[in-house]
Amino acid sequence: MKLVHVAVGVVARGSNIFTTLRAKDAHQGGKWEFPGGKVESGETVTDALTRELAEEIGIDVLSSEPLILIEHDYGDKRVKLDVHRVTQFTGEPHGKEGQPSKWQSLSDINSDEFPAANKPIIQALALL
Ligand SMILES: Nc1nc2c([nH]c(=O)n2[C@H]2C[C@H](O)[C@@H](COP(=O)(O)OP(=O)(O)OP(=O)(O)O)O2)c(=O)[nH]1
Ligand SMILES: [Mg+2]
Repeated sequence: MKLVHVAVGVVARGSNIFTTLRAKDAHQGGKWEFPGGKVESGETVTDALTRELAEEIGIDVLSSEPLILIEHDYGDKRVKLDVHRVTQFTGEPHGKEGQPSKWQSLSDINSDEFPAANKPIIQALALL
């Protein structure tokens, strides 16, 4: 099974993190996620992160730094999540594609509401 490379953005304001709800019919649908999407051919991860966050949540990423790289096998799909912390951005994050969104305080984030691959992301954030 091929590995899908995904750029994922952790957009934080203080200890609150911007999260969006995956569509019911999508892979891992109904789970909360950190916005992001597939890295397309010819793109760097940073390019993909900037493009996906503009498309999905309407912000312009000005700077970001790598947080964690995760490979996870869902059985029906293998993903490589290239997770970056967005340290500077312009615009107000919102569910630009109509997806529900919310700021979640790190201490309230429940890993069970996110895809299984996100567990190490949430652990890494708690250590920052
Ligand atoms: N964006 C995002 N994807 C995640 C997270 N955790 C996780 O396992 N994934 C998985 C779900 C999907 O299989 C894959 C990302 O796909 P995606 O649906 O966001 O990709 P995309 O935005 O390019 O969407 P599409 O146009 O192909 O529908 O990574 C997460 O926190 N954020
Ligand atoms: Mg996406």
